[in-house]
Amino acid sequence: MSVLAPVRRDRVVAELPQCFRKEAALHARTAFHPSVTSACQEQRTGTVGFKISKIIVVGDLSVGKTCLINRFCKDTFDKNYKATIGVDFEMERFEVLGVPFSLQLWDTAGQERFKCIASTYYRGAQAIVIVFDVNNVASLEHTRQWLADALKENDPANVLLFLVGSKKDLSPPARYSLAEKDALKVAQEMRAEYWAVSSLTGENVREFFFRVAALTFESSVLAELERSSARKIGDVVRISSNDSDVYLTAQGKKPKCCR
Ligand SMILES: Nc1nc2c(ncn2[C@@H]2O[C@H](COP(=O)(O)OP(=O)(O)OP(=O)(O)O)[C@@H](O)[C@H]2O)c(=O)[nH]1
Repeated sequence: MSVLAPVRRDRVVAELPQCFRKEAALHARTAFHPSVTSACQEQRTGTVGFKISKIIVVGDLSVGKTCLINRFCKDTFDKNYKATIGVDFEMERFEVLGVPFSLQLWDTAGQERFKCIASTYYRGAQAIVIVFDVNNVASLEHTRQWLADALKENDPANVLLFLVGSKKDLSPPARYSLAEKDALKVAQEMRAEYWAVSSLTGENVREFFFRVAALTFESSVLAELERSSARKIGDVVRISSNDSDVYLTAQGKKPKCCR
């Protein structure tokens, strides 16, 4: 029997990390869903602690997908461009509200000639991260196509979307503000949560991945609670929730588990 090393203390999530922009957030709550908090306290999270959630990272070539993952997982930054051939992945272990939770971060190739191989790994994602370069308008326009391709392999009702603007360090504030306006529109249209990051300086990188981990964990626990209630009474039981705020998925609905 193999024993996993303890989760690093800097991967412990005790509170819900906040969104980057309220206008384009997956939900407006400032704390974890009350059903999730109590399920964790009472150790009713079922198999969530043993699962590995798949996160795919897609977007145009050279927008900075590999650098984003490397900054978070290895705290490194390479200024030389080396194209990803096909796919690559990194594992990250977290502890959320006392429950172990693992993310598998899939770095995919943006180059057209490798896209075909990469797309065979899109299936089964719990979250899709679509990256564009805030200094490159075309890369933002192309995010719609990246999303469409990734959704062909996934169930839009059960996947969380994040739109990430990269290379913020290269964009002077006035220019960045203009780029952000366009990006927020695209994020709202896609029903994605928007973030802007720099892998060179590390700005927002940790905050972003903590938010991804927290929201995927939350949706996994809610799904598990719904499944276990359904098992108990032989029918689908809705999780009672007093909050009317939105929790969007790619289909623009609350995930089945939160309705
Ligand atoms: N200044 C700056 N440069 C960055 C940043 N992120 C990435 N880069 C540079 O952009 C180039 C491409 O980065 P990658 O991470 O390899 O891009 P990619 O999206 O993985 O590219 P593909 O593998 O071809 O899809 C590299 O030269 C990086 O050093 C950033 O935040 N700031």
